[in-house]
Amino acid sequence: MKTRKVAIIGVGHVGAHCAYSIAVQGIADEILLVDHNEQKAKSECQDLRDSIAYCPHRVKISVADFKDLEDVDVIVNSVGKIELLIANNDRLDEMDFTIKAVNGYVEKIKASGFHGVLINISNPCDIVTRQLALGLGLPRGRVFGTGTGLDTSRLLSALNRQTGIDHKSITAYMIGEHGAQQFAPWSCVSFRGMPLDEWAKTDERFQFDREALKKEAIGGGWVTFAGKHCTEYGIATTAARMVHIVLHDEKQIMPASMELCGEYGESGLFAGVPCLIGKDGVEQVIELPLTDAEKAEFHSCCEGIRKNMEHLKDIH
Ligand SMILES: NC(=O)c1ccc[n+]([C@@H]2O[C@H](COP(=O)([O-])OP(=O)(O)OC[C@H]3O[C@@H](n4cnc5c(N)ncnc54)[C@H](O)[C@@H]3O)[C@@H](O)[C@H]2O)c1
Repeated sequence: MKTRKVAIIGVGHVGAHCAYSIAVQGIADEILLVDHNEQKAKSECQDLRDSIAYCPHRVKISVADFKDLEDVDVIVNSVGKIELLIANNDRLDEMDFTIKAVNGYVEKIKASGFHGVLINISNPCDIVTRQLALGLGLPRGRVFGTGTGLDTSRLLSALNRQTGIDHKSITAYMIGEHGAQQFAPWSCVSFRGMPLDEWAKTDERFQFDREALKKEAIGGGWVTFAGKHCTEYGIATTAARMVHIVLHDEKQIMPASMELCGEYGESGLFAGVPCLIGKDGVEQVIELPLTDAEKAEFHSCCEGIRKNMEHLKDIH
């Protein structure tokens, strides 16, 4: 029988929680932990192993190296140095570190013979995902990022608290950059087929301040960060869901950071958009029927990502 194998690169706050989330939900049979801080990897491995006896599913956890990645189905990339964000609360402050880190091991992943799906979390998410995709040279869609997946979860949570409707009965997305340059296309928000605009005509629960909810989705990460100097549960659950979708070939539509090749009139960058995800990673970018104003807003988000990408040429 085939074993479902997942590797986490970078087992800090985020990577360790991803491993835990994947383990307790029984998403994988084997989890490999890769980190240049050997003791950190060993310690997380021990702690995770200590939970298995009381988990509902069996899972094998081990410390591994880049050379062990050949038959891994999904890699989650979560390296970083989170304290770099404390001074300015700006994900770009981690860019020099994460791009250099990825440049330092992307060839090692390639050399291992890895041919699965890689999901990137490391920030700035859209730019690091592109760097990994370019470096690995796998077929399009095999490398994607969590992108606005987490921000969308925050929007769903805010919409749930505002309307009382369960998260899973709401269709809504944050799109654009996993950063300040993202927005919610309200014209595409619906509650199981009932558009938000229709509902808002008669029900005051749906007549809310849309700008305020958007800001909540964008700023929620910094609320979490303020008290613990990291974020863990939301991102770990987002990534674990994506791993589950890939391993079960679910063909679920979820926001992710994906390469745009003409979709939305954009190309040459990765951005958060709804994607159809299955065993081959992102199998299709879903083009939402945006209004003209929303299209313009999306282009301006992409311009922002492009501007941030200019710094890549200064990183050696
Ligand atoms: N995309 C999202 O929605 C989202 C959400 C939360 C955090 N993040 C990002 O995830 C990343 C990880 O966050 P964190 O809080 O776990 O950071 P952290 O500093 O706690 O952990 C980073 C880990 O990466 C390891 N590492 C660093 N360089 C490495 C290398 N070259 N090879 C192997 N391991 C290496 C470190 O030893 C450490 O264990 C950051 O970039 C953070 O900004 C993204």
